[in-house]
Amino acid sequence: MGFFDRLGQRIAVADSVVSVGLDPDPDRLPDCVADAELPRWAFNRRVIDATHEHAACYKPNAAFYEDADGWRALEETIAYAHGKDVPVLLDAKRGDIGNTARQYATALELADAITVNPYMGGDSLAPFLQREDGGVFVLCRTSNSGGADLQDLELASGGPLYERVATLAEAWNERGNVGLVVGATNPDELAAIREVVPDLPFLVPGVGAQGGDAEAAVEHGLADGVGLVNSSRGIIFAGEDAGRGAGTDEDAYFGAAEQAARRLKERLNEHRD
Ligand SMILES: O=C(O)c1cc(=O)[nH]c(=O)n1[C@@H]1O[C@H](COP(=O)(O)O)[C@@H](O)[C@H]1O
Repeated sequence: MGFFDRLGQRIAVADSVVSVGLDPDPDRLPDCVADAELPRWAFNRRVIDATHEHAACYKPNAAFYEDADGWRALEETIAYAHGKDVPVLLDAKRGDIGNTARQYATALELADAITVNPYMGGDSLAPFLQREDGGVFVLCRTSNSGGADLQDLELASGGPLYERVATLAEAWNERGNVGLVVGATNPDELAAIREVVPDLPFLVPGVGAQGGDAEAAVEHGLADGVGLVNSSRGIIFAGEDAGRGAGTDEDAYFGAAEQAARRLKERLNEHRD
């Protein structure tokens, strides 16, 4: 079964389009995981225990795992999420010449889907696109302010570059495994891109800590009910208000993550059909 069919099933079971971002910044981990052999894995395990009921997907960002222990923490995290029947989208933003991309694409043996950067063109993405079972989310209009520097450039052929990326992504979708990344901080662009590609599911990051538009994320992010709205820090670090010093109340800390995930799910569900 293809990734988007599996994701659709998970969305139905969890009644949720929430992607929980697993970005375990070492400087923000609570004391209760500090002595674990792999603190990031210990943290993620508790986050998954607290939030899986509300999660359509987990999205670990590779940047938080790129060191000696990081890959082990990531593997444990992915296996644990799978044990809860939740798919995993590895946010790695890959894209390189074919020979290198073939190696990057092996990540799809571990995770269910990946984010890729289209800057190097179609052949750099081919090794990902060929993996029928794996989802491939192509960066289209990112949530950061600098995203406009290149992505908004008007092409001589007409329309902004991000629309061209959307059109290309549709052409790359021969196996039904392509989605787009469009930030919730750009609601107008979200609407415009949805017009260009009515059938591609979006990953919409930028709600929560970046203050994006949750309603627009749902209204334009879903294709036939399938798509993801991601929050990372707004969920996993919601417990910081509970204090994370020596006396951290672990239940309160991870209970806050559960509440944040549930609240986001409920808020998004108000706008789902
Ligand atoms: O590809 C992404 O997921 C992504 C694209 C984008 O345009 N903006 C964006 O914030 N992201 C990622 O989504 C997550 C957002 O995290 P929070 O701002 O903490 O919710 C981070 O892992 C970002 O790297």
